[in-house]
Amino acid sequence: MDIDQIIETLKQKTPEEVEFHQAVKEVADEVVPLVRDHDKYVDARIFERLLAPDRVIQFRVTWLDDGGNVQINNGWRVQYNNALGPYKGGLRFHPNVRLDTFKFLGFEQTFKNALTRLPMGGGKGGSDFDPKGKSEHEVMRFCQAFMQGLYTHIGANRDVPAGDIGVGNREIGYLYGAYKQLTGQHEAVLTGKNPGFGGSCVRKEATGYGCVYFLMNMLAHRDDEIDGKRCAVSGAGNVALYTAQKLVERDAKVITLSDSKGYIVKDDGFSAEELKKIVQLKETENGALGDFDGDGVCYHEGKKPWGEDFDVAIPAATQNEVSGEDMDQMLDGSLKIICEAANMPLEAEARTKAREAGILIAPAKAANAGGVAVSGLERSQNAMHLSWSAKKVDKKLRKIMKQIHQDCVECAEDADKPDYIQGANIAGFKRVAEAMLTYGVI
Ligand SMILES: NC(=O)C1=CN([C@@H]2O[C@H](COP(=O)(O)OP(=O)(O)OC[C@H]3O[C@@H](n4cnc5c(N)ncnc54)[C@H](OP(=O)(O)O)[C@@H]3O)[C@@H](O)[C@H]2O)C=CC1
Ligand SMILES: O=C(O)CCC(=O)C(=O)O
Repeated sequence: MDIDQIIETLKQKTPEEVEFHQAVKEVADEVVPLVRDHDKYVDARIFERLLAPDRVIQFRVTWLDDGGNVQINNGWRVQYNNALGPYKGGLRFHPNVRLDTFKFLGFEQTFKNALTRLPMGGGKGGSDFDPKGKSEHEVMRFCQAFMQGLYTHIGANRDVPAGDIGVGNREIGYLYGAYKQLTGQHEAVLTGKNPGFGGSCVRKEATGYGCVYFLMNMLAHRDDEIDGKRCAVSGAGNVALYTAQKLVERDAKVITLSDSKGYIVKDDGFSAEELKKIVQLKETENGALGDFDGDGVCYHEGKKPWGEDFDVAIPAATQNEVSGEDMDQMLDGSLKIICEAANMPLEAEARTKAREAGILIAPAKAANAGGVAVSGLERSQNAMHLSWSAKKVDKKLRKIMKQIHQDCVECAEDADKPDYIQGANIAGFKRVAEAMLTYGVI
């Protein structure tokens, strides 16, 4: 089984799916050597089977804008693999998405969900709809039309979507309302719901908090701590903001945040009070970081934060946001750790450079698994018709992130100085592969 051959075949079959090829290569590099050593995986062609999703659903979304004009978007749901449980993963609304985007995200999600040890398969979906600049009514009508196309394919024990870029609490509310209207059922068909009607406490904060818990576990493994570390965070959405909030709570210094228009920097770190204002600006006022005014805060329009000086880089915006050139800049500074809060945030060249330079990397499928883990806990609460306190959910989240860290350590070659990319991929793959073997050839 030859990795180059696998990638070459994929490229020939789907030349345009460059992000999917990138995600497959990253996993193949770690997992194929293990597969070669196990006849049971080779004979059952487990890795090859994982190179295609179980199912791709594509649908047209037709809706009326405020001017009464007919608007048309594409909708997708990639049901990637359900060996471990119902398909589970977010929905993304962003103008740049393509089927490729959801294939790479669904593939990654399958191994990430396996790492949580909760019964969840992997899936991802969304639309090329751009929520920016749309009125509240337009977003609502779009979500209703999107659910019209999706509802027959999902269900509490079949496929349970959640949020991702461009899909937050507001969109989940409209999507859930539409599902309920179409089916007459209140069921755990979406997570990230409002805690008032079945959502879990701490789901909104979970991805960011989970990243910081994973980072703290990595540091503790090296007798180090988060206190005083200078952290550059990119993004200013759900993941970035709650990562920043938890970092400040743990006495780290958050020196940057960014959005699609530029970045802000404060050399001695944002205070908890300033972060609260930024959360208000981004979450409720729909503002841009350029509008934030704070003592000692500088704004750099159209730029990324990676040229600043920091110990820890936490890319939390989107895929491939860190290029090879960005990595050169980071390596010229004091960079020691990268914690991938976004999915696949490093270009392949950037990741290679960081690994060669000996930078400690927390891969996304481990570091950002806290969000989907609390989604799993939301499913449990819904199944029991119960609602747990924020304290209880947070405690469970910390325990899950610690377990994921431990599993990565145990699956890496060197447990003292673990390569977390290797550990996470092997731990996730083994769990999915073992389940697939027990089902036979299907
Ligand atoms: N939400 C979740 O629970 C989880 C999310 N993730 C991943 O985390 C990442 C962020 O998701 P989330 O925080 O939910 O999304 P949000 O939509 O809440 O925030 C995304 C942020 O990134 C910025 N951004 C988006 N695209 C670009 C781009 N091309 N260039 C520069 N900045 C960009 C946005 O800028 P602007 O504010 O200007 O729009 C925004 O600040 C994604 O990779 C997602 O897949 C992973 C696990 C769980
Ligand atoms: O909570 C979920 O189901 C999905 C989270 C997600 O999309 C992700 O982990 O990338």
